[in-house]
Amino acid sequence: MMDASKYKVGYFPVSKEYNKWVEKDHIEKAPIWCSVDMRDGNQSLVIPMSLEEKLEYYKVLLQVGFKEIEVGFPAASETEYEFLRTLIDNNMIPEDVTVQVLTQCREHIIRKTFDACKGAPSAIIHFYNSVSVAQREQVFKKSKEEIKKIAVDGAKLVKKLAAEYEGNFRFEYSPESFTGTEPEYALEVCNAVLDVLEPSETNNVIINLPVTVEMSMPHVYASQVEYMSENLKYREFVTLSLHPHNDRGTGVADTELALLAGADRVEGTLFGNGERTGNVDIITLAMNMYSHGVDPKLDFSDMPYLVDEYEKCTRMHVYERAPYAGALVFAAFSGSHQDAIAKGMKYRAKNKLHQWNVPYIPIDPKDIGRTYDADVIRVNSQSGKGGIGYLLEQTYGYNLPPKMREHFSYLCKDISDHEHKELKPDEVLNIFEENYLNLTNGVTVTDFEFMRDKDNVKIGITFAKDGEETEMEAEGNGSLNAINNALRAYTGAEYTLQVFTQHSMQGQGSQSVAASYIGLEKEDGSMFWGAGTDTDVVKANTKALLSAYNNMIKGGN
Ligand SMILES: CC(=O)SCCNC(=O)CCNC(=O)[C@H](O)C(C)(C)COP(=O)(O)OP(=O)(O)OC[C@H]1O[C@@H](n2cnc3c(N)ncnc32)[C@H](O)[C@@H]1OP(=O)(O)O
Ligand SMILES: CC(C)C(=O)C(=O)O
Repeated sequence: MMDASKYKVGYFPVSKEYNKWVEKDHIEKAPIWCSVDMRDGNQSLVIPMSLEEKLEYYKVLLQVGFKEIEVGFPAASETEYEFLRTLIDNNMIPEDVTVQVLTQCREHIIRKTFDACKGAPSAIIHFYNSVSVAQREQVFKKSKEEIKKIAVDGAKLVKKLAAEYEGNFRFEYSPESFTGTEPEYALEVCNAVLDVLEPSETNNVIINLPVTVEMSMPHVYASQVEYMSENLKYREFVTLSLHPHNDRGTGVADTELALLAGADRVEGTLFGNGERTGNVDIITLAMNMYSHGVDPKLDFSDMPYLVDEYEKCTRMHVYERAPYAGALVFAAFSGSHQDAIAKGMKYRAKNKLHQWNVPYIPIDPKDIGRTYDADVIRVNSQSGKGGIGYLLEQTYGYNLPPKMREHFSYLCKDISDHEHKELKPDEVLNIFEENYLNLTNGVTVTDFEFMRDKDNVKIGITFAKDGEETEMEAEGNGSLNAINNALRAYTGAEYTLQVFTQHSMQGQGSQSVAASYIGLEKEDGSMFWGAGTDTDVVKANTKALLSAYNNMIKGGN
């Protein structure tokens, strides 16, 4: 049995005056991004990345456009240490990029970190200690003063070593487990650290407020961040950074609200990899801004490539429904969604719209390297005529009349339902071809000739069935009418030619091909459909008519 009494609120809301962020309704500019894929992401992997994998992943992060990258925890392992040395010794840190490393506030670990970073053209030394109630009581078993001293001593040592070691260093401090800490105490520790580091115009210090474990709803964190932003000393020389995790599934919301609350910088990972439920997903954050017209200053124009690289290097899998990046996030299987999307896409093309507002598709899939054909309209038993018809038209050029679309869509849905599978576009085409197009499984025409007589058309036509040919003559007010009259006379069938449409299909070789669609209605109201294609319009009509008739005599598709 679950027992909720085992749990209580373990976080510390700030006074209600710190809620000015509520008045803002969108993020106006991209924050400073810092990727922590290669540290927080890496430390949470079943098998942390090898040196080669880290090098490959580092290049991907540079391609995306990160200017700050936490590349590792050099004191953790030989691989982590060597990775730093490889970057520095081989001049692999571009001029506009700063690498960042993490260290505990323990002397030998800080020293090892500086050894790894020696000679770095630009590096952030990120030191942390946990300040939360739970960790003070259970892990460190120390008083508030003693915990503050760990941070202050850490700050003194990194400052000293930065002056002694060759290299260009900045500092970042994280009151780890900030979300389980009394905000007044977190502020006291951060200000004590800042007093040691003495931020200035030339010495900008990063204070990072981690949601080490997500404990509250996002608005509580936002107000805590606003409180810190307003009360931190040296604020103009401090970059206020966020580092949300996702335990309650609201890491993105935490970050967005905290940015409204005054934060300047975000640490996160691609696809939200990281401890437990992950770090905040930078792709979602950046693309959310993008979808509001804000340039995120990161390049996600080739998302499929990023997914491949990520899966290869981390051995993780991008969830099919991961925002923006998942395989299914632009896919619509369900009829009403497909119908609206198909109409929206047509409306967009017809009105030559620049602004994107297609129903159900929050951004243009093409912006991030996805396609409309393969990604958007997908066919299964939940699909409808709007979507299936659109797919057939967009992919293969067949624009069926509305009632025929409906008939065709039920055919596709039934097959998908009974075979219990998705139908790929080529399977949808096959169903169309096998059931409607140029059918010869019954009556065929082997020859015909027209003669014009004032308003009437006369036809001499040869029908064939089961190898037996029959010549007929008939007339009508047009060529199709004449052929139809000949067919009725030949077969004796009772029906009405109820629907006839036709269009040209471009792009099939050098000649334009005509596509015709015919619906025959029997007395009982049942409809039978056929389609015909030919470079000769009359032949296309004839094939459509015979296809519909052949469907009628076999009792339907
Ligand atoms: C929230 C985060 O993600 S923080 C980053 C976490 N990442 C990692 O830990 C990955 C890399 N870490 C490692 O490889 C190892 O932990 C190492 C090499 C850094 C240290 O390993 P070890 O020396 O074996 O120590 P371990 O990690 O178990 O630390 C435990 C000790 O460090 C203390 N400690 C832990 N964190 C800190 C800190 N930030 N500052 C000061 N002391 C700390 C603990 O209180 C404990 O002290 P004790 O020995 O008095 O009991
Ligand atoms: C070291 C800090 C920033 C951290 O990773 C966390 O608290 O999650």
